[in-house]
Amino acid sequence: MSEAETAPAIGRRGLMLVLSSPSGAGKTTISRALLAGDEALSMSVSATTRAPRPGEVDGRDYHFLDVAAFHRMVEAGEFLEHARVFSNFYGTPRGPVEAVLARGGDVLFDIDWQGTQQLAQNARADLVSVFILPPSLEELHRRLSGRGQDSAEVIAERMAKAGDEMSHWPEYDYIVVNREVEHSVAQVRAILAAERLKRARQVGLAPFVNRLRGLDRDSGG
Ligand SMILES: Nc1nc2c(ncn2[C@@H]2O[C@H](COP(=O)(O)OP(=O)(O)O)[C@@H](O)[C@H]2O)c(=O)[nH]1
Ligand SMILES: Nc1ncnc2c1ncn2[C@@H]1O[C@H](COP(=O)(O)OP(=O)(O)O)[C@@H](O)[C@H]1O
Repeated sequence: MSEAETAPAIGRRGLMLVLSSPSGAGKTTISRALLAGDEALSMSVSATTRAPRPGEVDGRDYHFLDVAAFHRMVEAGEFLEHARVFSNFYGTPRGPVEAVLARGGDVLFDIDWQGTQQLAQNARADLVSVFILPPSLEELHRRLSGRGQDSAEVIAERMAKAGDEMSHWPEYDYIVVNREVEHSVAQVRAILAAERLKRARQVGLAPFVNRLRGLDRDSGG
């Protein structure tokens, strides 16, 4: 093996990558693609009081809870953030996120603007936020209908809320217009790659550079 392969990795501080968008713009699709090719990235599985959609699996897509169980978790301080969205409650369980960050991994969140604001208040330095816009309202409606998992009434409610949701775009670090999935995924991967290289996140740089400069040879002597 070459030295490049055996050299110890430079220690890195994990980051929190948030994707938000109006419903149907493509967060779930982009998240799945990101996770598939990236072992350092873990999805935060939210808790929700909304009913599972066909094909959704408890513990994988969401932790599906009744309202009483959700409020017990709120009272016990078990959420990193929580909010009411479309007349249901959603929240991010704290434990799994803290465990991934503690070992230097990155966490991906599919949460709304309210949750993003709460994360920004508590951990701005670790947060990287991306807002996904649809190419047009007509296309957003096509995607919500084409997903084939919501009633006409639910789709109408989500279309009605899309404008409000989109008004929060200026609060995000990056904006991606999701025209072609592969292109959007590549753009978010580029964001993640650059954010991982930020000097402040590479906490192992000082000892690494000291070794390069030969400054560690006399240490401990
Ligand atoms: N604040 C917050 N929002 C969440 C959480 N989980 C999901 N959401 C948001 O709730 C909204 C509805 O999600 P969902 O019911 O899965 O519908 P979808 O976005 O159309 O797939 C979306 O804007 C999600 O980003 C969470 O844990 N916290
Ligand atoms: N760039 C795209 N072009 C066409 N269809 C898309 C694109 N991105 C997502 N979709 C489709 O649109 C629907 C909604 O996407 P989804 O990822 O569930 O959105 P969200 O999680 O933001 O609600 C899905 O059927 C998905 O396959």
